[in-house]
Amino acid sequence: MVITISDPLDMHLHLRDGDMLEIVAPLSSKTFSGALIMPNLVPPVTTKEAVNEYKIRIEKAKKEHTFTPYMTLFFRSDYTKEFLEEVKDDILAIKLYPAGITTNSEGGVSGFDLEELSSTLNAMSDLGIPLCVHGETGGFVMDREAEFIPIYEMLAKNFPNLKIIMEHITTKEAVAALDRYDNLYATITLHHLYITLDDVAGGLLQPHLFCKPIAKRPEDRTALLNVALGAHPKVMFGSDSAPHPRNSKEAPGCAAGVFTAPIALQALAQLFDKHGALENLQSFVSDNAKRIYGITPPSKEVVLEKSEYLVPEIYENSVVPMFAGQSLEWRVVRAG
Ligand SMILES: NC(=O)N[C@@H](CC(=O)O)C(=O)O
Ligand SMILES: [Zn+2]
Ligand SMILES: [Zn+2]
Repeated sequence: MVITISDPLDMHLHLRDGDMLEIVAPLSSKTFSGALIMPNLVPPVTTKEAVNEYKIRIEKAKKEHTFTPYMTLFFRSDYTKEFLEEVKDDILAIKLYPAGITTNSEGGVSGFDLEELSSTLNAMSDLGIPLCVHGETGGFVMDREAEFIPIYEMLAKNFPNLKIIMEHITTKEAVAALDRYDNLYATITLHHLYITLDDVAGGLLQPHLFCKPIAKRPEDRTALLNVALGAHPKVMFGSDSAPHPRNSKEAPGCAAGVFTAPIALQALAQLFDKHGALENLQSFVSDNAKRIYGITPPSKEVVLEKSEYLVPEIYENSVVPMFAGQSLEWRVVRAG
């Protein structure tokens, strides 16, 4: 059995910088047509110059493959409308992080005070710049996303013309919120469609499956599967592929992030096939994102075949992927 996916898009991707960028950029650019690049570098990407210089480094690192890096800025509540007008054409979205909630988010926002956020959010709304959000409170780790839903609702109500993307959703509560507000959208990762907390911590601890938000309960995963496999028009694939060097993962104080970029399409094909939903993969991994963001990525056809693919144990002796050393049922036979 063979399927062809046109213009696969990854709408939430960490490419990092320096040596790690050199390792991971070609792994995404080989099979994806484009990706939304997260701005949580050290220091975060907060200026027009930083966006454009980072974009040039990505263009170099992606090698010969056709691939569009859609850039983002790290949200700051003091961005002025003049600044946003200047930077608007260089970015596709702005990413908001609550301060300290995840990797490299220390410079994020420390409260959701409407007064404080409204001038930047109104300017984004006027200029048509979407807002991507890592939606977690500082509460108990399993409850952080569900507790954040009222903040999503407050934002959706107060800024009805602002497109708000709930990034890497993990709960049934977030899935339910999608249909209550026209301007709420979501990305879903590969790993949250596959795993629950049991896979992370139910047996021997699996550091390579540890990420923020933490994987939740079976009923949460079922809710995510329903909208992803069902091609819900407001959900997009966003891998949240978040590489960390092996020694930062296999360590006390394990860094949060699952590295999935090189195996994402193969594992998605396996999942959609298993659930008899292969015909909906195109919407989830490309068409919905094109429509929601209004983008036309470079054309790329990726042919996948149902035959065994052995996932590498490690890339460049540095970064360990999800399913390392295991077999997947689908492989990429051609991309270009
Ligand atoms: N998802 C993660 O666990 N980590 C991401 C940050 C993020 O997307 O929250 C990272 O940059 O490592
Ligand atoms: Zn995040
Ligand atoms: Zn992320």
